[in-house]
Amino acid sequence: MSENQTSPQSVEVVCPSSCSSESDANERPETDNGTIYSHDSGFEGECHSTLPASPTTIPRNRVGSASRRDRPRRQRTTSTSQNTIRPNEAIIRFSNNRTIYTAGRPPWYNTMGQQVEPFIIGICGGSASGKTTVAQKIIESLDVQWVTLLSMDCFYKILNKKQHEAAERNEYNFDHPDAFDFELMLDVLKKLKEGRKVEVPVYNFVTHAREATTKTMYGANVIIFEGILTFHSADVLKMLDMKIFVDTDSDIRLARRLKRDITQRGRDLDGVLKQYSTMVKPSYSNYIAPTMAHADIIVPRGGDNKVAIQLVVQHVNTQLQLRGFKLRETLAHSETLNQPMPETLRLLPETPQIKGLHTFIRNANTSRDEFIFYSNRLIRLVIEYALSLMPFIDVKIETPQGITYYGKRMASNRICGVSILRAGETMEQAVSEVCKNIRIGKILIQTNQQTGEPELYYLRLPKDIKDYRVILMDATVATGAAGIMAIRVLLDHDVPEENIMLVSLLMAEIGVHSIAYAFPKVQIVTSALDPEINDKFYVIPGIGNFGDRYFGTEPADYDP
Ligand SMILES: Nc1ncnc2c1ncn2[C@@H]1O[C@H](COP(=O)(O)OP(=O)(O)O)[C@@H](O)[C@H]1O
Ligand SMILES: Nc1ccn([C@@H]2O[C@H](COP(=O)(O)O)[C@@H](O)[C@H]2O)c(=O)n1
Repeated sequence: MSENQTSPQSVEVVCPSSCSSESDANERPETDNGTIYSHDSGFEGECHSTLPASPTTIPRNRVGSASRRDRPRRQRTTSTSQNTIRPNEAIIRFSNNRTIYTAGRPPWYNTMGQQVEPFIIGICGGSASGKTTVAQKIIESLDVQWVTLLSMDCFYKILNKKQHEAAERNEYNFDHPDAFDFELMLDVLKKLKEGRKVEVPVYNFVTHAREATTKTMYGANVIIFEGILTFHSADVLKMLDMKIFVDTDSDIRLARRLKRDITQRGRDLDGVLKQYSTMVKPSYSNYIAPTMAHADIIVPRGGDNKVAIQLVVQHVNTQLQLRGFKLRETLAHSETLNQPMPETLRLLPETPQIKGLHTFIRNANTSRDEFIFYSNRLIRLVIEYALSLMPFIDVKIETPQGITYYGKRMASNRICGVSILRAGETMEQAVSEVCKNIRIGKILIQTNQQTGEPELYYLRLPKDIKDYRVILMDATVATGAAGIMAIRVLLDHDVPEENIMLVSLLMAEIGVHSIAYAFPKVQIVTSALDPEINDKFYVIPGIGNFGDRYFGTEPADYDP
């Protein structure tokens, strides 16, 4: 990553009918979330946002970090080969191949590269008590950018014909625990807790059925799980870090439910009243109210209770701090002086030719044309060197003279390239030239100008990437924060650590240590190693901002 690439310090999550690959963008419901997979091109694209997985009632532009909008935003344009991203203008937008851009995801792992478990808040309460409203208010007040809201509605069981007919007559009990698929619920929660991607059913209250498409979600820094029976299962209870019960007067709940179910859930007055008196009310008394005993905090009056919500927010912020989400700062100040370089580092031998190329590109007076020319030469050499480190096998061939020649062939041609945008993109051509038909993925990571943390903005990876050796490309590595994030993404996509090779023109020693410490099996390949980084996270002596010099763009005034 270009070290001074910046991202907006706050982004409003706008998820226009998007985030899916299976149907046309314009047909999507407003409540998409999470990670999306493109099935049309053999690539996966990901969308990171903070919106709920079920079609609940959260206005799409009110969720997430919208409250942190007090500082002026800087305009910054990042060019990729496919589109132009102005992250502080359009948060999510489709390119013609349905790749998605969205608000940046901050680190979900610690300096050791290990995933930090999300903090899971369970919100329970009667129907229309204000669970979703409370969840929304917590999200708005939290000082974290990556919050996912999951509704228990997603786990309503699929009805058979008889049950469906009963539901149509308002005679199917949607408030009984048997109406929910607890097994699936637990599986989804477990995966989210592990930070894994997961497919979540989308529920339609009008048809009493799951939609044909699912939503893909990722674990986040905070996950809020809300529903009428979130405290029912002992296994689910164990997964909740904080349990909130929203306790709202039953008359108010009925009044709200009447209004909501008639306007939004396709029901009529008689139907709502019948369902309420025969099933909703008894189930509340039998199954929901008794679980109040599990709550850490009971919130009377729901979303109106500002004091309770502030207390919750304070507690969650403290817990998140303890879990350690401040990555780049920690990496930049880690003690690595005089430590031997890791065995996984492979430095291109410093021949006069290599030194000569470095002299050109490090020289501040080198023109842009020359900078590109000499960088490309160096990139080509470093890529060839990286390939020479791949496993080879012995082969026997016959020359045109009919003589046997004992040679070598790369053990597998399952190699793909992944560039860390935007500077890593400069290395794509070289890898394509030396590996015929190689598939290239892209990861856009930018620095948040307020927090200094790397954020994941865009992702497009070959679909079966787990079966490939991956050449991960970035022009320079300073603290290693972007590299660690990209490697974490690859691991999350099941690429074995030993199959990843991070290739760069120039690395700072501290960045190499950080990466090797977090991921000791990742091979690290570079053409030069510099001793320091400065307080703006530039490599010293370095080559300046590689992306700006290569692409001819103005330096951004990132102030860490
Ligand atoms: N404090 C409140 N005052 C007025 N209406 C509210 C309040 N809280 C929620 N509502 C409305 O009541 C309905 C149910 O609220 P919601 O938060 O979705 O409850 P739940 O998630 O518990 O079903 C929604 O239409 C919502 O707009
Ligand atoms: N097909 C369905 C499914 C569920 N319900 C009712 O929804 C309520 C739970 O949702 P809340 O947003 O109110 O928590 C629950 O009380 C079910 O009766 C439904 O009416 N139809």
